[in-house]
Amino acid sequence: MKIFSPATVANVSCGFDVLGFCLESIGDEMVIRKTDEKGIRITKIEGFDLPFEAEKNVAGVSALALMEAAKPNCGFEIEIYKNIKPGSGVGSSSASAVGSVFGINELLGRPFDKTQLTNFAMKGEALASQCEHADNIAPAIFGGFTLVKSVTPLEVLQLPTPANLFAVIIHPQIEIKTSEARSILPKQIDLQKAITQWSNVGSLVHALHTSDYGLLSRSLSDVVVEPYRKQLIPHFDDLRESALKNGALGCGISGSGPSVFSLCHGRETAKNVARAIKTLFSKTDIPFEMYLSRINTEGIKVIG
Ligand SMILES: Nc1ncnc2c1ncn2[C@@H]1O[C@H](COP(=O)(O)OP(=O)(O)O)[C@@H](O)[C@H]1O
Ligand SMILES: N[C@@H](CCOP(=O)(O)O)C(=O)O
Repeated sequence: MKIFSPATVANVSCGFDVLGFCLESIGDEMVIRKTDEKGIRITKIEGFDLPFEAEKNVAGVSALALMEAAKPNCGFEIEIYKNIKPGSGVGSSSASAVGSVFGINELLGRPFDKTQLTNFAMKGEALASQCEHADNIAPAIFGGFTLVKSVTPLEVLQLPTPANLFAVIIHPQIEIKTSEARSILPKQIDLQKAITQWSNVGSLVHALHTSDYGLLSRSLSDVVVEPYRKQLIPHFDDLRESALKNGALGCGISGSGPSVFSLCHGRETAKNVARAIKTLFSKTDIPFEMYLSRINTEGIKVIG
């Protein structure tokens, strides 16, 4: 069985560790097969150099978590065709973690629901980021925008996706490991900043429910995490200014970076934003890649 496992944008500015959305035009492919031999074997990895041992690859760790619960009378082999660069900030590790559990669940006749799959995939994600967070996994599994209400017990809310939303992603070719980008964050935050942040999360959720693009734009701001992490991302303030000047609803760090996302209403606006950002970044000496993607409301899917 062949799977498309999508890239995702976690945090969505104000929702550190809770909000995320799913992308349509970037993702990994994975092939999963049943085997007579029990256990999980990763037999092929193309695209990037990643460990083949199941216990060291997020796809293997999440699959083993599912196997422990399902105790099937067979094993599985996994091929990973990676398009999402590890450490890029668009959920590379979570695409693998989600792909293996989704594929195995399909082959077993779907014994588990989406929330249970999210739980298994979180075990894999924890290997990469050294903490259990589901803000990439949930949108990859559920599609569209998601909010992780709590991790223990796990509760995921699927939020509505207003029409005609596009994301422009710029990926400066430097690697920022999620675990490192987490280690620079403060353990406590100022009350005034907390008030601003939870007001933004609440209004962003309301904007998604009411397709209020103006409110969505005014809510896409992060006063808690971005001030620390933006120092790791070259030209972040210029990028943001250029995206907003060219009509983006908002612009922020994608996941833990270094990718930066701009959320746009309409493909034409997204193209303008992409053009402006490209012109700006071309003047630097940092290589980069860019993507323009519709928000993917379907999530992970079988493609063959
Ligand atoms: N199947 C996999 N896909 C991506 N990264 C993996 C995988 N298995 C293990 N890893 C490790 O996870 C880390 C990348 O994860 P992370 O820092 O969270 O990046 P991203 O933001 O792209 O998910 C790297 O150290 C990588 O070696
Ligand atoms: N909430 C996490 C999200 C990490 O996303 P990734 O795509 O960089 O793995 C965080 O911000 O640490």
